[in-house]
Amino acid sequence: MAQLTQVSRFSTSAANMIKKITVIGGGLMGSGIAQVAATTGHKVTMVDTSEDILQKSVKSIQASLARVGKKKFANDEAAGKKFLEDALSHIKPTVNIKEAVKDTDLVIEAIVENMDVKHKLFRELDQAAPQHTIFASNTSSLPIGKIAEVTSRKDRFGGLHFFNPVPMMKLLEVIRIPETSDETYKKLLEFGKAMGKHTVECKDTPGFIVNRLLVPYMMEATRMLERGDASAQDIDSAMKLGAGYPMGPFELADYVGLDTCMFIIDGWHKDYPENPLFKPVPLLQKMVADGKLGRKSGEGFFNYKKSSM
Ligand SMILES: CCCCCCCC(=O)CC(=O)SCCNC(=O)CCNC(=O)[C@H](O)C(C)(C)COP(=O)(O)OP(=O)(O)OC[C@H]1O[C@@H](n2cnc3c(N)ncnc32)[C@H](O)[C@@H]1OP(=O)(O)O
Ligand SMILES: NC(=O)C1=CN([C@@H]2O[C@H](COP(=O)(O)OP(=O)(O)OC[C@H]3O[C@@H](n4cnc5c(N)ncnc54)[C@H](O)[C@@H]3O)[C@@H](O)[C@H]2O)C=CC1
Repeated sequence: MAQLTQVSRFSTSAANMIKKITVIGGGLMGSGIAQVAATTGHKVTMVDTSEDILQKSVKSIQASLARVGKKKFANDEAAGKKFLEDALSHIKPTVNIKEAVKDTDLVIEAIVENMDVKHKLFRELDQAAPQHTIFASNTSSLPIGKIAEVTSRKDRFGGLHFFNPVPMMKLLEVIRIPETSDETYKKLLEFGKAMGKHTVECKDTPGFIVNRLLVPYMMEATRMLERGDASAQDIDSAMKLGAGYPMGPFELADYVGLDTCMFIIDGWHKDYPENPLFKPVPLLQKMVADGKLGRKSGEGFFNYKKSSM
């Protein structure tokens, strides 16, 4: 613990700071990370698997920038427009991974929560990226040390765990594995601050800080619904009005994506079968199997299809 705090007291010289970043995955999280990096003066390349997906990512960044700009420049429409255009001009979308990492300082991976898929990607990145490039994963639940195993740069590897929606959530968990060098960790912490986030330091433990507490709570809420103790609506109202949460557990699960929630809990159960907090939840598995993934599919615990709103 002493080591974690000691590192954060040093600062990196301007010449050594992270300026160019590559975000892999332009989904919910990747597009948010790219957006915030661009508005905080970084040069960003955003990679996804198809031009169509990238177009959607850019659209969602535009919409979010417009919301931020409207608030930030409430009485100055021209300044709001300039803010949006400047930020967008700092983001280069591409499907070409090799090109995207050729001179980047930091790669942030934000693709699907699956170890095999992440391993395949990091093997490719390790070959393509220059020596100095630091790798980070935004995983919600997978061990950073295990993701890093397929690379030859564990000393330049760490976790940067952002929260959804990235433009609004102030926290960034910065995770180190035993092999992460002090230099790398220091750069990651400073990058987090340059992104305007409040950083907290954490070891590579399941769920880090937030998800280790949040996931069991959300799964317990789902078990409560499964038992028929209360409705989703009432459980959400109760936690908002009685515990001060901005969203109830089901509104939040729909927001995060039920597939992501299921990957997390099922993955932890596989790794820690004896822990009752990590027991899979049949209702969640059924909903995912039925294609009910939350907001992104139009239906989850609640319905988001236009006709029913
Ligand atoms: C079982 C597994 C589970 C764990 C899964 C793991 C996932 C992870 O690894 C970690 C996570 O991210 S966990 C999720 C963490 N996020 C939360 O808990 C969000 C909770 N919700 C909120 O904070 C607010 O509802 C929120 C800020 C979202 C929205 O606020 P409101 O509810 O008040 O709604 P609005 O009135 O629409 O928005 C308020 C202001 O925020 C602006 N805004 C919202 N979304 C935005 C976005 N995406 N981009 C830009 N601006 C945005 C919005 O403009 C509004 O501003 P004002 O108009 O000035 O009020
Ligand atoms: N959804 C959430 O609230 C949070 C998710 N996370 C983590 O962030 C990561 C991404 O999650 P989301 O953004 O929610 O997922 P998402 O499903 O919205 O986006 C993932 C994106 O990655 C792309 N992708 C998949 N394989 C790829 C590859 N090989 N190369 C390039 N792009 C690829 C997909 O096309 C998709 O656009 C996951 O590890 C998740 O656990 C972390 C914090 C919060």
